[in-house]
Parts: sequence; C-alpha cells; structure tokens
Amino acid sequence: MAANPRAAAVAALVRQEQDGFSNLVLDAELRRQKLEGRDKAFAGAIFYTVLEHQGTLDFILEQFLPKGLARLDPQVREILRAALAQARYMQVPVSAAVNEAVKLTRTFKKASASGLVNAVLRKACNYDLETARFRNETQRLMVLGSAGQDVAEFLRTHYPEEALGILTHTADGGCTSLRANCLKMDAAALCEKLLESGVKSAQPGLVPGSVLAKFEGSPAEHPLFKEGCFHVEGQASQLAALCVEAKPGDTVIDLCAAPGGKTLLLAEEMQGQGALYSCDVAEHRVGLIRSAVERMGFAHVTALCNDATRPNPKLPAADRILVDAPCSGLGILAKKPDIRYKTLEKARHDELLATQSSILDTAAALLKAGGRLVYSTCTIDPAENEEQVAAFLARHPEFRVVRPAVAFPDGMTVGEHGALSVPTRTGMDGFFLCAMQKTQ
Ligand SMILES: C[S@@+](CC[C@H](N)C(=O)[O-])C[C@H]1O[C@@H](n2cnc3c(N)ncnc32)[C@H](O)[C@@H]1O
Repeated sequence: MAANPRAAAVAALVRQEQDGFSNLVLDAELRRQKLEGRDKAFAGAIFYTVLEHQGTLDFILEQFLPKGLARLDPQVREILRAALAQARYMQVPVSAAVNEAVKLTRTFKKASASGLVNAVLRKACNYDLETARFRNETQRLMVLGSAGQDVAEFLRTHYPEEALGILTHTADGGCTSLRANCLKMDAAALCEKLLESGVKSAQPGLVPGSVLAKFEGSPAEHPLFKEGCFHVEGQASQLAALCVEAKPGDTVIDLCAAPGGKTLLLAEEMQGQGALYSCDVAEHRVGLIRSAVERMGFAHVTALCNDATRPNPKLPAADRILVDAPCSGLGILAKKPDIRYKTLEKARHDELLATQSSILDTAAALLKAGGRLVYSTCTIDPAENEEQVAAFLARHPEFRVVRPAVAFPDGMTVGEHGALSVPTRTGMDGFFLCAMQKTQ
C-alpha cells in the first residue's frame, strides 16, 4: 500500500478503539506505514481530531445511521469519523473528504460499504448542530463537548457554569508551551532564536521563563530542542515546579518525575549545584527522564526507579520535595483526548486517592525540618486537590501552607488549601498546586 496518511489515521483509530493508549498506537502506525513530514503531521492531525471530537462526530453520524455506528465494521466506522472530522474541523473541502473516504473503503477491502459511506457523509458534513435536541444537560455536554458520561457528569456537578467551556478549551492559546533552559538562554533570547529559525510565532508566556510558540512540525525536531535550549511543558505545570523554589546547593527530590518536565526546570534552577533525585515507579519512564536530562546537559541529577508509596532508606533527607502526583488528569482534556472518555469508577478513584495520600506521607518523612513540600496535580477534582491537602494537614500538623514567591497568573483560584487553575479562568491547563513548609 502506498503511503497514505488518511489510511494510516484510520488504521490507528481502529487499533486505538481496541487497545487504547493513543500516542503509542499512532506512533506504531506511522512507523509501520513509513510516513514522514507533512503526511505524518496530517495523519496525526486526523487521528487526534477524531479523538478530541468523537462525541460530536458520532452524534452527527448517528442521525443518518438508523442502526447506529456500533453495528458497522470497525474500519468503516473509523473511515466515517475521520472524513467527517476533516470536513468539520480541518478545513478539508467536503467533496475531497467524501471522495477520499469512498476510496478508503477499497483500501480496507470494504468496497461493499462505499455507497453507505458516500450517502451518510454527504448528509453528515452538512448537518447543522444548532438544530440538535438533547435529552438533558449531560447529553448536551457529551455531544457538544465530546466527553464520556462520567466526565460530563463530573464537570456538570463541580463546574456547572463552565463545563462546556472546559471541554472545548484549547490550553495555552493553542500554542506549544516551552520552557527556556536559562543556563543556555533566557526566554527572550529563545523567542528571538525561534523566530530567526522560521517558527510561525514565539512570545513570552504568562509564567516567568515560559514561551508560547507555534511550530510547522514537531518541536522535538527543532535544532534548539536537540541542543537542550528548551523543553516542552505547559505553563501551569511550570508554575508548580517554580513553587518548589529549588536553589543551588539544595538536596531536592522529585518523587513522581517521569517523563521529567518539572525535573528539568528544578535542575535548571539549581544551576548544576546540589543533588536532584528524580524518581518514578515506572522503570520504562525513568529512561525518559534520563534522556531528557542528558539532552539538556544537567550533571547533578540522579534518575531512579522508586515506589514513593513506601519509604526508601536510600533516599536522603531533602530540603525540597515535589510530589507531582498521579491523578485523574481532568485538567488536561485538550492535551490527552483519551481522558475525556474515561470511566470514573469509585473503586479506582479511591485507590488513586490512597496512592496520593501515601506518597504525601513518604514526602513528609523525607523532608528536613524547615523544608518545602509542593503537591501538584493536573486535575480539577477537589477530592484529589484541596481535600487531599486538608487531610494531609490533619495527619501532619507539622506542616503549614505557604505562599510561594512566584506571582500567580490572573484567574487562579487561591484558597486555604492551595491554588487552582481552571482552564476557562486562566487560559492554562487545569492544574492544582499547594506549597507547604515543615516546621521545626
Ligand atoms: C503527573 S505524572 C508526573 C509528570 C512529571 N512530574 C513531569 O513533570 O514530567 C505522575 C507520575 O507519577 C508516577 N507514579 C505513579 N505512582 C507512583 C508511585 N507509587 N511512586 C512514584 N511514582 C509514581 C507515574 O508513573 C507518572 O509518571
């Protein structure tokens, strides 16, 4: 089969529906079909546009499929979704989207479905969503915001006024948020160099040291990335690492560190002096930390595999600890479309809360008196955030919440138990952070 980005996207979508893990599935398919450059970018764009808008796409398609999407062959289902996504969200003319979809039925040996694909798509591409009627608010959110029932209900309960805004939000103004490696160049110099190199735009972000840029291809292929002058990290995520206030000479532990975004920022702040232990429970992800640290040229970082729910006598007492905890990810729906459809089962949620709580207890024991602990998550779930901090403070009266030196961008909700970024209020990812100090 000749390299065909539409076929690659459809094949990856079929596998995604069976196996999950969008990024791995897509990467494997792009490699298998040997796609490069613009074809690779186009296939990736189709794939992620379908995942991001699947609720809306399916609702529209089902208007014209009396037996529903579930009864179709997986390949035909994904051909329909991919074509409608191109016509609706990717500025592909309807005629091109439909004709290419019909050709794909032959590529996937489903030619008997070509008439159905043609007929359904011609109507679906012209469907006016304004005319849709919904059973209730949850269904409206699921369709217009493309979310599964659990996520729609969570948002409806906790953020009733902002639920649809959160679901349709594009973090960081649709740009890629970068962190300049200030040991090599500051944010202003990075912007200048990026613009000189031909990126579409580059400007300082809301968080000190951050840069918002638009690239033609992948930022990871840019020479300045390969030279360790920047790494890719959301602004809100940078803010959490800045709250640690790591200083040269400190002993710092990043307890949940992979793939290493915040570790790089901490390492940069330490300017090569002191010791930074960058730990994660997932061995394969510790490798990602090591390669990121190596690319940036930091020599004072030790990356290791460690389960932070248990004490590890090999770890030293620390001046500063970051717990960027495993969480439900409900703040980064725009970046990780799979999370939109996840089921929020109580048993799994309780297990997650217990993990977060044990990791915090480990951190409390490892921290020196007078030291700083920062707890952060990329969720807007109060149980994982403010309530988790309140419970920690009740167990550990030796800790108190402190206000970090870095200014919080406008729109952050700052309370007794931490600071929250809700995407619709700050323009950044949904994120939570709380800085605490251990008293003597
Ligand atoms: C939100 S991610 C961390 C992102 C990272 N701090 C960064 O900035 O790139 C949470 C991490 O916690 C790790 N994790 C989950 N359970 C853990 C445990 N018991 N001990 C240590 N790490 C754990 C996961 O493997 C995951 O890499």
